[in-house]
Amino acid sequence: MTKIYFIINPISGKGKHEISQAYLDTFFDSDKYQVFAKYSTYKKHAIVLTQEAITQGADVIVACGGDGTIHEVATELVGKEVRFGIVPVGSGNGLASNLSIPKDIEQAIKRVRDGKSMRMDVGSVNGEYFFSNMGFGIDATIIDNYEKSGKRKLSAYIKASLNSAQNYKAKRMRVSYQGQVKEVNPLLLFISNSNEMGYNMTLTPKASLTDGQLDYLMVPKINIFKQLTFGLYVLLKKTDRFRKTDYVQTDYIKVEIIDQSRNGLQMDGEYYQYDTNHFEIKVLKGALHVIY
Ligand SMILES: Nc1ncnc2c1ncn2[C@@H]1O[C@H](COP(=O)(O)OP(=O)(O)OP(=O)(O)O)[C@@H](O)[C@H]1O
Repeated sequence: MTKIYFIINPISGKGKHEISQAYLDTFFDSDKYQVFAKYSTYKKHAIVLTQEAITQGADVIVACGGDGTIHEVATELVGKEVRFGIVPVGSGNGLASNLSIPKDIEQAIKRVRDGKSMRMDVGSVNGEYFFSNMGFGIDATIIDNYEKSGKRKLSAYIKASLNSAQNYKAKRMRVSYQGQVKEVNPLLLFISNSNEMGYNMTLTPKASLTDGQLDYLMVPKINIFKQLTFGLYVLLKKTDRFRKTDYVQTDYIKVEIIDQSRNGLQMDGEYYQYDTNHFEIKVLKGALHVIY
């Protein structure tokens, strides 16, 4: 008997989905599967629900939500045998796209039932995990402003982006990788495990979930016209060709933020504050057993 737990975020993707126990039961033969539907009722609740499912002997735990829910569930499964599934009902769903998991709910549930599994890499920042990407630059500022707006609409996201572009203050950073040390003043310092950010956008088209590497992309603070040019390179998925970019694939990066004691960063699209200026970013090769 295979025990499958679905951890469902009822509000993700504007709460339009209706994944219920009865609906899930229609996909699984009760002779072979025991299926449980669990709903998150507050932020980070998916972490607790995942821990409970592990204790109850889950074989498969499925995150039904966006990148935030995926982050919470997958964090508890790093280094474990329990397989991790995704039913992408969020707005962006970068990781699910990278894994070619269908956006259609019915198809995605069938994928959980019939799909293959593999071991994907996981990123780590000072011991905390990320699965898609993390960043110290304007992406983190945008997410901070967006979260502060308290609204979960595209218009709020656009407003946060414009606001961040106008007021963004680059911080000086000392970055070390592959025996090099560089001092940078980045607009963007983006480190990615996945080749998709969601909405079919990518800053790191060459990133792979199984290569044992992280893709590091640094764009220095540039004027607004060059930022627009960079935007064009993003649309063409050729960011590594933008002349001012530093791009490298590596398994370890150290970032020291100069003259700042409290620092924010984004991990898988959520903003976090830290009381440190030293960050060690590394890859944990094959640490998550994922269904795709
Ligand atoms: N019942 C709930 N009420 C409020 N927040 C919740 C609830 N359940 C989960 N959350 C939180 O909602 C946040 C967003 O979830 P998620 O990322 O799954 O959806 P999304 O934002 O629509 O998708 P995406 O991240 O792909 O844009 C997460 O931080 C999660 O902890």
